[in-house]
Amino acid sequence: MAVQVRSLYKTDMMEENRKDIADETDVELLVNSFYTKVRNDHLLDAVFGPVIKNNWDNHLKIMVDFWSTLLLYTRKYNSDPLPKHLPLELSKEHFDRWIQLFNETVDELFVGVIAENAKKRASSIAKIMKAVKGISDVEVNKQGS
Ligand code: HEM
Repeated sequence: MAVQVRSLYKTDMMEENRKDIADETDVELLVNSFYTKVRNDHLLDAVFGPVIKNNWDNHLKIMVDFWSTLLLYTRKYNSDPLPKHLPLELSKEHFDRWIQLFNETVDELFVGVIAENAKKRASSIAKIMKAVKGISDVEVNKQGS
């Protein structure tokens, strides 16, 4: 038993090479990795593709400014994302997938207080967007009962 506990501990220590989000280079890595997943996801790409077209570089730059403002207080983003999302046809499934991919990206790359904050901020903004767009947070029981 003692041997098993020690070997688990050793494996954890050896595998942990993530650090917290600390500067804009980290934010760039997070944003670029997240939107690579988004662009490879059929559900989300169907929404982003027609709007962003071939302006991904510009969108990624805006998103780095947005997240560095939220997480590192750089004050580079001084707009409001909400109006941009009002004309988009978004469902609970879109938001669920967005959050799933975002959390997955954060967890793959980073660990720490700021990384946790990134996930919390994303969820709370998504919640506000859903409320404003009248998208229910309640799981629908598709099986019926
Ligand atoms: C269903 C999930 C989402 C989808 C499909 C989506 C899609 C989009 C699209 C297509 C744009 C470009 C709009 C345009 O340029 O006209 C955009 C912009 C943006 N999104 Fe989202 N979004 C989602 C959720 C979120 C969430 C949860 C956040 C924040 C945590 C967020 C933050 C932003 C920001 C900051 C911009 C840039 C706004 C600007 O140009 O100032 N989005 N989003």
